[in-house]
Amino acid sequence: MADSGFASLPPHHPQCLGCGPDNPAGLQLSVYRDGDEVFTDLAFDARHRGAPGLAHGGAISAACDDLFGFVLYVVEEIAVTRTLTVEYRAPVPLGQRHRITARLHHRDGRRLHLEAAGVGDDGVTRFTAQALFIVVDIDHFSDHGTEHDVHAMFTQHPLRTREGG
Ligand SMILES: CCCCCCCC/C=C\CCCCCCCC(=O)SCCNC(=O)CCNC(=O)[C@H](O)C(C)(C)COP(=O)(O)OP(=O)(O)OC[C@H]1O[C@@H](n2cnc3c(N)ncnc32)[C@H](O)[C@@H]1OP(=O)(O)O
Repeated sequence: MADSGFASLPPHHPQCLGCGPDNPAGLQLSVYRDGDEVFTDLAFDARHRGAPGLAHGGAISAACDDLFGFVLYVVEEIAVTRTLTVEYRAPVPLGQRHRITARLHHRDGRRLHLEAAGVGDDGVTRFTAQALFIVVDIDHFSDHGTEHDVHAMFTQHPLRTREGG
């Protein structure tokens, strides 16, 4: 559980691989906002095993990618991942809680340059990540997605329903 006093952010959608509470195969991240940063507290478990006892790099990458998708609540734009780089600085033991924090480094037109770090409860930074997200319109999802209700989902989404959004 994260510290109290931080704003809880809603999942991208209920079945999202990273944060959807209704996706049993997902990471089910709970994400909070702290000023211009977002964070999640996550202990990888046996479902995310790579080497014995250690988290799979793909699971770590997925967590970073999805957390970057929560910086969009801060930026108040819709964007998708164009590039994602993860630096695996040290093995991540299963069952050890890490706080992953992400923020916007800078914006350049449609390009959002994002950065993240995963720090264990023991204070060790075990991974960092950088991403380039490109701002898109809602049509991106209706043009490319296969879900018929994507437009309805999106118009009800907090990114879109916030006052003035
Ligand atoms: C289905 C249900 C949905 C429900 C929705 C509910 C609400 C959801 C809310 C919010 C979503 C958040 C969800 C977060 C989840 C985690 C994030 C993901 O997993 S996202 C999925 C993985 N990513 C993709 O699938 C992108 C696939 N790629 C594309 O679609 C295109 O490549 C796209 C849209 C990213 C860009 O394509 P272009 O044609 O619009 O733009 P171009 O011209 O290629 O690039 C734009 C600018 O960026 C520069 N650029 C491109 N690559 C660059 C690079 N590597 N370095 C520097 N600049 C680069 C270019 O030079 C250009 O710059 P210049 O505008 O001309 O100034």
